Amino acid sequence: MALLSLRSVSKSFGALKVTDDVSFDLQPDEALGIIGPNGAGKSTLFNLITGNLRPDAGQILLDGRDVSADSVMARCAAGIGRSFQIPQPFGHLSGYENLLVAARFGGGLAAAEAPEFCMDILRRTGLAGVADSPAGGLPLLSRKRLELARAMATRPRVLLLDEIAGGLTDAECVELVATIRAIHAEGTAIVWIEHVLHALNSVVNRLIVLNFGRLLMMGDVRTVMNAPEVREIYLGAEA
Ligand SMILES: Nc1ncnc2c1ncn2[C@@H]1O[C@H](COP(=O)(O)OP(=O)(O)OP(=O)(O)O)[C@@H](O)[C@H]1O
Repeated sequence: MALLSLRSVSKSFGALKVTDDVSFDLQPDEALGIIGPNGAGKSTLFNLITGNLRPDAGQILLDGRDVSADSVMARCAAGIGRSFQIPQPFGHLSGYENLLVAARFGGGLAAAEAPEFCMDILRRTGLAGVADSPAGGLPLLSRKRLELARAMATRPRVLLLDEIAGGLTDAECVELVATIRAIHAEGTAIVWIEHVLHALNSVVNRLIVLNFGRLLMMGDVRTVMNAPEVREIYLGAEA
């Protein structure tokens, strides 16, 4: 059974249909990429999956169960974790404390087990050295890593990553990609919205293209990247 399914999901803001009849399945071992031009409705799709927004029509299923009416917290507890496009740590708390909050309140970890669990995630995401530094003062790569770590601390079965590679140097991207690949290899399904295509395509097996809220195309990376309509959208970009 699919881990996550969207069934004919639609969402409008006033007259603007931002998500238009989108359906897809995500298998538990999958890494899926979502691409599309600015304003195509990619982040909105994440907000619908996490419960930050409610669909006007359609269903979101986790393990075949309709979670469309569940709260953000309930969906997080059920295994949907996400990172935000703009890192949103508690700036005055340290990296470690940020993870502790995510692990206790998002991941439901008991007080006794949370510290070791958080230290492990800090090590795996390359943040052990800055664990005690206030999150607000960290450089961009560390803030991106912390965004990933906070999502990991909620113990997701599916991890939604929103443009986590944006703004990083090539070398930083390579480091982040290695971390994301390791997280996927350890059994977490990934859905990754990304404009940095070389980073995205080195992790995902399948791509969805959104355009004006509609699912324009879905398929393996090579097929999608070579499709004329996709090349047209990305003309002048990285295609
Ligand atoms: N809360 C909202 N109220 C009204 N309009 C919104 C709201 N959220 C998003 N939109 C609009 O919906 C459209 C899709 O936005 P969304 O952020 O989902 O696009 P995106 O594909 O993630 O873009 P980007 O690649 O630039 O992040 C945009 O036109 C945006 O202005």
